[in-house]
Amino acid sequence: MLPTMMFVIDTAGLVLRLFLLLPIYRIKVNFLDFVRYAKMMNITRQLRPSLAKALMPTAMRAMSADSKLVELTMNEKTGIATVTMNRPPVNSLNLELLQGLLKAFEGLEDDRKCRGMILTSSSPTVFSAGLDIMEMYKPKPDRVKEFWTTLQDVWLALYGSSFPTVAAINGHSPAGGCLLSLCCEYRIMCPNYSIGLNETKLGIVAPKWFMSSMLGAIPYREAELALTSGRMFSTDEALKIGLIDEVASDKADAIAKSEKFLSQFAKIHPIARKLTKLNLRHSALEWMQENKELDLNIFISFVGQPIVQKSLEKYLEGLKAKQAK
Ligand SMILES: CCCCC/C=C\CCC/C=C/CC(=O)SCCNC(=O)CCNC(=O)[C@H](O)C(C)(C)COP(=O)(O)OP(=O)(O)OC[C@H]1O[C@@H](n2cnc3c(N)ncnc32)[C@H](O)[C@@H]1OP(=O)(O)O
Repeated sequence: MLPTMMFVIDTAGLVLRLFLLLPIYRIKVNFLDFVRYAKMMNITRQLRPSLAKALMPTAMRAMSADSKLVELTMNEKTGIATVTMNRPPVNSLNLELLQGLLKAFEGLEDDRKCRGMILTSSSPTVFSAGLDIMEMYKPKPDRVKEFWTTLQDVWLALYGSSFPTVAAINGHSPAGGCLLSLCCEYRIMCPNYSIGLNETKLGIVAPKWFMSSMLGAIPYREAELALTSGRMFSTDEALKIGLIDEVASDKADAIAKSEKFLSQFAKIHPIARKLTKLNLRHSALEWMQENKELDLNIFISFVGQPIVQKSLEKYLEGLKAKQAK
């Protein structure tokens, strides 16, 4: 009798607290939200055994991301998903890889069991080489539009994800690769690699939202110096300025450290955590939502400039020449 009464009182309290929060943040709450909340408040033990069992995850699950370019696994026990970029040799972000990432992030957003996400790479030496330069060099009009729009959507989905995110940076991470990691809330990097927004070195300009992502991690002065010079940082230098948060000895250690970081959120109210993150990121997210079209038009006209095409051509030649040596 007493446990039943306690359960009823707890439940009423929960519902009341949820409804007090709702008008402020205009959150839609349904039964599943309630179950998540209840689970977090550790009352699942008081629910019907069958429901409690259904809420208890069991094993590691490979989820369908419908793309070999992106592997998605879910640890059913912890609710931590791992998204692995798998586009050899360097995970350069072409349209298809971006589409795979978008699908994975959106799928996790809809997955009530997702408690956090680790973003990493299947390459032994490269996290991501950034945007695939071939998407911007002599671009086809329709494809380049879709390419940029998908990149914007990936940024919105990752930077604005409601679940906590960590980048396990197990290799070099220039430009767009660095951007992906900056969208995550925490960065753990393996030694002796490089990371940074090096766009000016290619004769191109990092868009405003690339810059605001960097400003979320390092102080303005450091960002100004890094962005204008297109500086790439070693793992140790990146740690010193706060571009990364931790160094891991290898990929397995980076994953273990990522899981440890994410596990702290088991004790934090998920709605409070999510709203705090989204409030902090609100102005950058809102800017993008309201300026997608403008940003696309700037990009299209920018990459269409002969001088930009020339810079990209030279940069590609440099990469090929390096390969030939
Ligand atoms: C006023 C407002 C203006 C607004 C403007 C709007 C938009 C413009 C800005 C657009 C933003 C762009 C951001 C980007 O991400 S640009 C891409 C920048 N990326 C890089 O600079 C990285 C280049 N790559 C490397 O440095 C190295 O490849 C590496 C990642 C360190 C790995 O080195 P390694 O393992 O030695 O591999 P290789 O160098 O031999 O490369 C293997 C293979 O891959 C090709 N490749 C490498 N990177 C890219 C890439 N980003 N895109 C396409 N292809 C790439 C390389 O050419 C080799 O190919 P081959 O095997 O065919 O020779």
